[in-house]
This record gives sequence, C-alpha cells and structure tokens, in this order.
Amino acid sequence: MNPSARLQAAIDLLDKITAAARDQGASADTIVARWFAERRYAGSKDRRAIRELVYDAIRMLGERPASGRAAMLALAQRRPELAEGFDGSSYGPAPIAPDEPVAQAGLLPAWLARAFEASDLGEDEQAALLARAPLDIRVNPLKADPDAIAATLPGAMPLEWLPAGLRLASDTPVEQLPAYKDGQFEVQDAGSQLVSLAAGAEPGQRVIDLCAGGGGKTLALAAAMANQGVILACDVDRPRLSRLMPRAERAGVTIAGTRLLNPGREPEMLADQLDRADLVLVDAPCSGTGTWRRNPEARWRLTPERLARYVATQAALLDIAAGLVRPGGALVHIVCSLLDAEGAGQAEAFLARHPGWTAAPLAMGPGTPRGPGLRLTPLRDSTDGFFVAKMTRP
Ligand SMILES: C[S@@+](CC[C@H](N)C(=O)[O-])C[C@H]1O[C@@H](n2cnc3c(N)ncnc32)[C@H](O)[C@@H]1O
Repeated sequence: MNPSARLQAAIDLLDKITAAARDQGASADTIVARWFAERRYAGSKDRRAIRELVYDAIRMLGERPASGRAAMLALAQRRPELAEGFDGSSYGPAPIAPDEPVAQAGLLPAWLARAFEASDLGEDEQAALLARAPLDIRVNPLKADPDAIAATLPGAMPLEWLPAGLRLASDTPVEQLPAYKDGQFEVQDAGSQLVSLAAGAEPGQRVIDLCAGGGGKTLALAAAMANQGVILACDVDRPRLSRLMPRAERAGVTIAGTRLLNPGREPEMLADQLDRADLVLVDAPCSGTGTWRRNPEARWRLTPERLARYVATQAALLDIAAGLVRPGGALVHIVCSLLDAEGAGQAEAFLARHPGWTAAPLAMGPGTPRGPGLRLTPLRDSTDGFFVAKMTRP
C-alpha cells in the first residue's frame, strides 16, 4: 500500500471507531483487528503504519471527531508530510479543500477535563494518560522464580516494590512463550499488581473476590496467600468468569472457585457467605479512566450519565460486600479510575454509610494519599491509574 492508501485506510478505520464510540460499539483494538483480518493484502509494514496513524489521531483529539477525515486532517496539520497523501489518487483520500472542517486537538472532552481538575489532576496528569503503556508481567511464585524468568527475557527490568514484577518492551510477544503457556507468569500492569498486594491477603484466609472477571486479581491474591485458604471468585459476566478456572489451573492455583451472580440478585445468591469473609475485594466496574493509555478512544465513550451509573453500581456493590465481611475483617475497594467520584469520594461515602467501619493503612510503596486510600497515576507512579482503599469492619 502506498502512503495515500494507508491514509485512506486510517480514515476509514477512524470513521468506524468514532461511530462505535458514539454508539457504545466495539473497542478500537477490536475494530482494527477485524479490519486487518478482512484485508490480508495489507502487509506487516502497512499494518504498523496504519495502526500508528489511527492511534496518533486518537491520542491528539480530546473530543470525539465528527469524521475520520476531520481527525486525519488534524494529524496532517501537526505532521505536514501527511498532507501530501491527500492526492485524490485511486486508493487515496481526496485533495484537501479550503475551509474543510478539521478536528480540534486536545486532551479530554471538556466535562471530563473539569472532573479531572476537580480531582486535583492537571494537564500534566491528563497528558500522561495518553502516553503509550509499557508491558508488565507478574511472575507466578507458585511456579517460577522471577530471576529465572527475567534471564529468559532480554531487556526485562525489575519493577520497584514488586518482587515478582518485570517490565518488558511493549512489543514483546509474551503470549507465544512456553513459560507463559505454562502459567509461570501473567501479563498484569504494575498498578494492578500493587493494588492486589495492598489488599494484604494472607495464607489461610477466606477471601471473596466479588468482581473477579477473568481472574487477574484472583490469581495475584492466590499467590499472596501461597495457595492456602479459599477464594470465592464472583462475577455477573459469564464469558469473563468462565476464563478464570482454566487460568487458575494453568497457574497452579487450587484454592479458587467461581460463582456466577445474577445482577440485582447478588445478596440472595451470596446468602451463605454472610459475615464470613476475612477479606472481600471489590474491583468494581468503573469508567476505566486509569487505563486510557491502552484504549485512548475510551474517553470519547464516557458520558456524565454513564459515569453516574458506574458510581451507583460501585456503591451498591460495596454495600453488598460489607455484608459478607466478618467482624474485624476487611473490605478493599479498587477502581482503575482516577476520578474522586469513583475512588476517594466513593470510599468516603461508604464510611459515612457504615458507622464503625474505619480506613486501614495500606502497605503499598508508591501511591499518593487520597481520602481514605491511595491513588496511583501514570505520571507519578508509572503505572495505570488506580484508587485503592481498605476498610475494616468493627
Ligand atoms: C474491573 S473489572 C474486574 C477485573 C478483574 N478483577 C481482574 O483483575 O481481572 C469489573 C468486573 O465487575 C463485574 N461486575 C459488574 N457488575 C457486577 C455485579 N453486580 N456483581 C459482580 N460483578 C459485577 C464486571 O463483569 C467486570 O468483570
């Protein structure tokens, strides 16, 4: 494909990605992968170049653009060599007309920029959310030794505060490696590893992972518990939860079991677990603002109404979780979001609704105190953005 055809391909993809962001359709990654799967003629260099154009445009536009062409014109203003590709050739985009609409560069949609400012996160923090994310792995101590794994991965760097964490070049094809297939390590962002450790799960405990999804944190908890005790991993999403047990098996985790919940019927489906858990983890569904380095178009999807729905669901889940904790046990609230409404504000509201519960200190090296918990940000901590708080039942 010549440069003009690559530009047109990026425009077509951005049209699909903006429509999906507006209609809550597939993620940009999925759209790009499907698009290439249907176009076998695109070689690896074409794919890399088109992907780069698409993601560079997404990163530079705070508001969802009106069209793929308006987005690519904005990128061409920043990188004038791209303007030459608008040449009207058979596979390329039409020449640029005078006064054509061009999308406006920016970091975030205006309402979200205000929410970030209100959460004490200025433009430097917002910009860091649009950088490229590194690739982190957690070596599974039940099966492998971090130094031995590091020795097989050229360029692997140890992660501070995480004895089992390694940072790799982001294009390392880790999932092809025999050690990965054998469960000797998991792909997990450093922030996710840190908040899992901060939960403080101990060998022999009874733990409930209320929003376990595919089990990223369940496996980290099991490792911290030296595979002793019991973890009940719950979720309402059957496809996600069904991935957990095969992963646990691969990782040599024998203490986890799953329970599929029906939304709205969680309390009755967990009635046998009331007041019993030493620790309940609520890795709650959230806006995901902390993970925008990985899916920057997500900031075009979020609306004030969706954010309000996440906040309400989180509060409901924390109240359900509170009923599962034994006296003296603890509840850990985690979100991969930087907004106070979902993090510190949510934990404060929980403490206000539950007299006698108290915020517990967190044993986590990095992170900045925020309300009753700690916040990790890409800028300060070089991790995905997270909030974590631990609350103890009287
Ligand atoms: C942030 S994700 C969890 C990620 C997972 N803990 C991990 O580390 O891989 C949030 C999860 O909450 C689940 N969820 C949403 N509503 C729920 C509910 N009412 N009860 C339990 N889980 C729920 C979602 O299906 C999703 O898997």
